[in-house]
Amino acid sequence: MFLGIDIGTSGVKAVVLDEHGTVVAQSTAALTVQRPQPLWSEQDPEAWWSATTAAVQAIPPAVRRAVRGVGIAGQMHGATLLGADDAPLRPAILWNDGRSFAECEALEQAAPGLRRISGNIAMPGFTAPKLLWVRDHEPALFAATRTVLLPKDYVRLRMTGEKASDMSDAAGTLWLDTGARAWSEELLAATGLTLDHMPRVVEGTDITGTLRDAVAELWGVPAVPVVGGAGDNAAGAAGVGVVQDGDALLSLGTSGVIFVATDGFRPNPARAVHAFCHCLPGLWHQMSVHLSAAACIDWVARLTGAAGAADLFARAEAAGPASGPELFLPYLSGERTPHNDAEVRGAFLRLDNDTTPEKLAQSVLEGVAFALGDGLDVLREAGTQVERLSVIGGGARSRYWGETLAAALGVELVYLKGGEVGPALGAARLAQLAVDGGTPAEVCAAPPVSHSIAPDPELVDRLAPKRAAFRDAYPRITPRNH
Ligand SMILES: Nc1ncnc2c1ncn2[C@@H]1O[C@H](COP(=O)(O)OP(=O)(O)O)[C@@H](O)[C@H]1O
Ligand SMILES: O=C(CO)[C@@H](O)[C@H](O)COP(=O)(O)O
Repeated sequence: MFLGIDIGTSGVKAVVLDEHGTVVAQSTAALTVQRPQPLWSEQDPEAWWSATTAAVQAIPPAVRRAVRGVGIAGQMHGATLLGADDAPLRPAILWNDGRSFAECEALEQAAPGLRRISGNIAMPGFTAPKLLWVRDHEPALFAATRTVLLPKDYVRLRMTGEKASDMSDAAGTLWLDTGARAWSEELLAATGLTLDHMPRVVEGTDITGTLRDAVAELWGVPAVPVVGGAGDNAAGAAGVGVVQDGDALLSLGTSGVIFVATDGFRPNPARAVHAFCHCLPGLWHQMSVHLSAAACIDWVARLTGAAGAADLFARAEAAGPASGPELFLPYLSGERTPHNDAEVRGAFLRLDNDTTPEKLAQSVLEGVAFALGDGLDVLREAGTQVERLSVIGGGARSRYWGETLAAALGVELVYLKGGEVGPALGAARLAQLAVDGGTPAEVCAAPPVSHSIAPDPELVDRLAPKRAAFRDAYPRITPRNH
């Protein structure tokens, strides 16, 4: 058996696969996000560790005892600053934190080679600008920082005592020479850091250490190898077979992501397209990232008194697709692709006397779909063709949302078995590759299809005017919406 752990933003997911790739057990332990100031988004690294332990301990003991390797995946970019004793110096600053917008400009000036070397523009979600913010606003903490880790790599440190990261996650720091798959001393220096602050960087299938005896005992898992793993999106790609040039996925987690695998490093930093390494050697990827996807579902569920995501989807379905004029701009945490605007905020537009909570819920599903459509458009403008998307993340549990998404995006959506926990599935597969061998094409093949959704032409036509109004809204509201 192989254990995959995904340190998601809303919770830690654990999945166990048998040697045939079948999911035999899975569990989740919830996490919360702290927002102590406007634009801030933080989590306590200790909470990642407690939730990881809780998720693993929720797997049946006999399954845990049969584990032969562990893979880890996680939310990307989070700055986890450790002091000389390897303890966190402050809460981790997350991928959807917008405080370091000013530092992005400073970083681009300090590192003229940033776009060429990293393949990306500086955005506040990435790790490097966060460190500039800490240097400028919390200088004593910056001076005390000995190591900077990403979320899953902090959990790895607790699991194995080793400091390591993998290429896909490391690329999201802006300190990686993404084409060369190695840290860039030039980019580190622009943030006042050196190679000594960095974990070693490995491929996702490389073994980085062994589960510590104390952790093995706590978890009821043998002291087995732990592999490099991946950032959650690349891990999800390995989980659903997005491992060949042109294969693409749609992730419906807290964030929304369209991810396209590429067989070379193809940076296209214009309009906030991300270009990172894949977690498998010799592969890269492009992606559009939308800061609030399923996050909007949970938010509007709370706002309208729905019992949770499933209840919210049922309410939206009661209204039906394109049922009213209501328009939702899903920028609750700002937006990355295509606007690169940390300060924009969400909006409901075109409310009238017939607006109901159900129609508001429906407009939220549509608004997230339209934002993802903007991302698909800029990927296409960058020369990337996408005909079908494999769906991963918690939002894959809603077939109803899939119908709106397929129509808004104009592509077929394919739902694969285990896709809703895709990153954890991929992490387990990376462990299997490291321990048992085999090729990525075999071990990371697409799981069986559960169903697929083609765009419904009638719904495409009904959504088209709303999509046009959505596109029109961002430039019109932006000056007053910061
Ligand atoms: N039955 C459901 N139908 C659709 N979406 C759901 C359902 N249950 C949970 N979700 C959504 O899944 C999201 C969590 O997805 P997940 O991929 O685990 O996110 P993350 O990796 O960011 O923690 C929740 O925010 C919730 O909105
Ligand atoms: O910032 C990004 C990718 O660049 C996000 O996709 C995070 O990696 C968080 O993922 P989820 O918690 O939404 O899965």
